[in-house]
Amino acid sequence: MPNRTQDNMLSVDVHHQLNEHLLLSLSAEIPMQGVCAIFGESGTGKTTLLRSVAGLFELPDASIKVAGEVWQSERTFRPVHKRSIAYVMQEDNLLPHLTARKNINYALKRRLNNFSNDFWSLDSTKNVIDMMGIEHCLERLPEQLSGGEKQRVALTRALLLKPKLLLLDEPLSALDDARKEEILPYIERLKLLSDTCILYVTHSKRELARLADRVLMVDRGQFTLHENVSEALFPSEQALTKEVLLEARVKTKQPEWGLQDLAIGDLSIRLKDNNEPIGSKVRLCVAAKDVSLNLAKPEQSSILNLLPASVVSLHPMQDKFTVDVRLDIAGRPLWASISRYSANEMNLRPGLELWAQIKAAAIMA
Ligand SMILES: Nc1ncnc2c1ncn2[C@@H]1O[C@H](COP(=O)(O)OP(=O)(O)OP(=O)(O)O)[C@@H](O)[C@H]1O
Repeated sequence: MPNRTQDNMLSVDVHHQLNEHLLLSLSAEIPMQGVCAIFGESGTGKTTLLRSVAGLFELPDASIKVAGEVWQSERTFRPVHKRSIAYVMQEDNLLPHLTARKNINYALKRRLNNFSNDFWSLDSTKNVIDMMGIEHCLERLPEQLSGGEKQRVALTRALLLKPKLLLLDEPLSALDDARKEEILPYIERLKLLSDTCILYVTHSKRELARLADRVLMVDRGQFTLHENVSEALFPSEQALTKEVLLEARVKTKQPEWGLQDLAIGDLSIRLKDNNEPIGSKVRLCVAAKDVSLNLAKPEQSSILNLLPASVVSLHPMQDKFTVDVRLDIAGRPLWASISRYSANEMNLRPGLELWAQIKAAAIMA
């Protein structure tokens, strides 16, 4: 784990009654590496927090320190143009009368000397443009771009500023599901290949599961930092939807089948290839309803994703006909939801060793 000093932390201390309904309260030291998601219901203060960090809104009595620099304190308020940030919103990030290339150049011209010492060279500009896959549309006006392309141009521009903080406020929420799928890998790449710290506001568990290294969960203005994303998302065994997140690493690819093999510790699982690079970390979200159980290992070779498991506990459901089974696979939790009849037939009991089959379609990488 990297050394945590004031030089690589974002410290925020806020305790402010924003309006009659909302007390914003946050006191956290957030490591400035990777993606910190800000996750919670609508109207709970996520955007207000992001705007305050950006200097677009002054939260009274807040203290904000970024990598050792005081951006806000009792006596100081550093204006927005002197903060090393880039901000990407849901939509309308681009100047409508400029082409994508000119939008990027315009922002680069306006970058501040105190943003960063080592701005990227022209070569690196090309690298970022390639990485975000926008070369083909650089001469188009924003109105001639798809929603996904517009956001990729906005992300490119933001990234080229090489800010200390990249603030993304639900950057995918204006896109339909297909466009979201198209753009998520670019954000993953951005996270892998740049050392900028990203604050990422989202409502989506899926985006959170895919992108976040840590999460600020907010409930009616109360923010809590969680370093373990899986536990934050699925906090207790009592959760209504028995889902788990499994951390995995991409091992190998079978391009001829569009599949990839992922390692979960010593175990292996085969899934649809979403173009994550070999070696990268992904999270798999597995719901109890998508796990079935077998006492013996089925011989059919067509069955994918059979993992050795042991039963930890049985939880009869209210409908009386379903049992949720908590399993252990190589030290990790997994849930299976099966009929009480099957549980009875299989004589399921704590400690029993069996095989859990995860249906590939149920896995969100
Ligand atoms: N300056 C302000 N003064 C008083 N109330 C405000 C101010 N700014 C925002 N609010 C209110 O605070 C609440 C939180 O707003 P905010 O935009 O931060 O929520 P959010 O969690 O980002 O919501 P969403 O997910 O819907 O974007 C809203 O009810 C908003 O109307």
